[in-house]
Formats: sequence, C-alpha cells, structure tokens
Amino acid sequence: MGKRTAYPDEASLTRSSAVLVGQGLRRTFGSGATEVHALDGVDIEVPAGAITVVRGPSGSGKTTLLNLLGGLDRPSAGRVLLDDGRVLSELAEKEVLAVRRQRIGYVFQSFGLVPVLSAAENVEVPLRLQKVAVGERTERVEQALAMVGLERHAKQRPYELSGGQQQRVGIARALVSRPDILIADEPTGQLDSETGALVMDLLARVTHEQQIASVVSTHDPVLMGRADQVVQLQDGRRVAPDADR
Ligand SMILES: Nc1ncnc2c1ncn2[C@@H]1O[C@H](COP(=O)(O)OP(=O)(O)OP(=O)(O)O)[C@@H](O)[C@H]1O
Repeated sequence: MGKRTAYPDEASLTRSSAVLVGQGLRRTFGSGATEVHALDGVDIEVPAGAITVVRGPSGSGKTTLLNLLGGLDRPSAGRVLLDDGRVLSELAEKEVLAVRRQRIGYVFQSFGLVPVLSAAENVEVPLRLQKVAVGERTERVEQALAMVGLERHAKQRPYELSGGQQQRVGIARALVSRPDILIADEPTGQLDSETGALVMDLLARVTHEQQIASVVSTHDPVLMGRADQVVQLQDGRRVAPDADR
C-alpha cells in the first residue's frame, strides 16, 4: 500500500460514512482570455449504498466533477478524500491507478466496449489487468453477466446487442472487479427513456445490494426518482436542486 496522507478531517469523514469527499473543488481549463472555470468551489460527500445524482445543464461541470471524484483528473484547487484517510487528488499517479483498479468502476455514456470482443471478453478486461487467475476470471465474469441479466448473451459482440444490453455489459464490466465506488457519466444518455429507466433501476439495485457509493450524472429529470441524493450544478457551482423531482 502507498503512504497514507493524513488530513485533519479524517474522524468526521468516518463518522459521516462518506466513501469519497470533495472539498472546495475547482478546475480551470486554459488561461488568460480563454480561461474556463469548469468547477468553481464544489463540496460533495458520496455515501455508501446510495446513488448520488449529479445534474445540471450542458456545460455546468458534471463530467469535470465526476472525473475528479474518479481519479481521472486532478483539481486546480481543493481535494478529493478517500475513507481510508488518503487524499486521492494528491496521490502519485501509480497510486491513483491502483485505487482506480481496486476500488472504482466506470460506466460511460457511449458504453466504451471493445467491438471485436464478446460481451464476456469485454467484462473480463479489468480482471486481466488485475492479473486474476483464469478460473476465477471465468466465474466472476459469469456472475457479473448474470447480475445484469445477460448470461445468455455472453458470446455476442456489442454490435449484436441493443443499446440497453450494451450498457448492461458496461455495468457488468464496471462491477466485475467488485468496486466500492461507481462513477457513471450520463449512462443513459444514448438510450431511449424506457431503456434508460431500466438501466437506472439496475444501477440503483446493485448500488443498494452491494453498498456501493455511486455517482451518476444526468440531465434527465425523469431519472431523479432513483436518486438518494441530488447534487445540482450551475456554471460550475453547487446550487439548490430543482423542485421537479
Ligand atoms: N479539457 C477541457 N478544456 C477546456 N474546457 C473544458 C475542458 N473540459 C471541460 N471544459 C469546459 O468546462 C465546462 C464544463 O464542462 P463539463 O464537460 O464538465 O460539463 P457537463 O455538465 O458535463 O456538460 P454536458 O452535459 O454537455 O456533458 C464547459 O464550459 C466545458 O467547455
């Protein structure tokens, strides 16, 4: 394990049962006349066993926030704390990579599946990266596909699956490494509303059953019903959630 970076609020983080905490998160892109404040001082606590929905109009900073919480980008100011006492946003790149592989699953709007691989092979990718032995890999891939109801589609390639099925493969791939944090950026953005609602139901079920700390971005108000917590962004700042839940 890497070195622990102590921070003064460790006790309060444990008490609040938050798995991830963002404090005063700022992210600036560019400089001078082209400077953009994508995030401008956002605080967020992400608890286990709950879906935190990040919503806001296009350009409000949702993707930027999810990238910071998921260790895919670093803040210009502020920090991201983990419940083990480490500061994710200040770890060395190698340690961030280890946290990402061991603790975080990612689901993408465009599914991110490898077209030449079958559903099962796509789900297997993270386990190969973790060098999990072949026997265990097969078992865990089967379990993950069963969890999303796709056990009969293991051999099919992405182009042979519907959009909703492809996203379920994406969710199985995110969960196969048994993460305790799930980052899903507009996971229903390419799905029709009925399929999107089913995918959100699936995310809610696994989040609650497996006590995962899930962060899901969307600008679809219909999906708010699945949120345990809503974080509303406007121009890179956190504002009171809209009343249309
Ligand atoms: N790499 C980058 N370089 C420059 N500007 C960026 C970069 N990434 C994001 N931005 C800007 O930061 C702001 C927030 O972008 P972000 O993608 O986080 O918003 P969003 O709420 O996810 O939008 P959408 O709903 O359209 O995906 C936007 O003004 C965007 O143009």
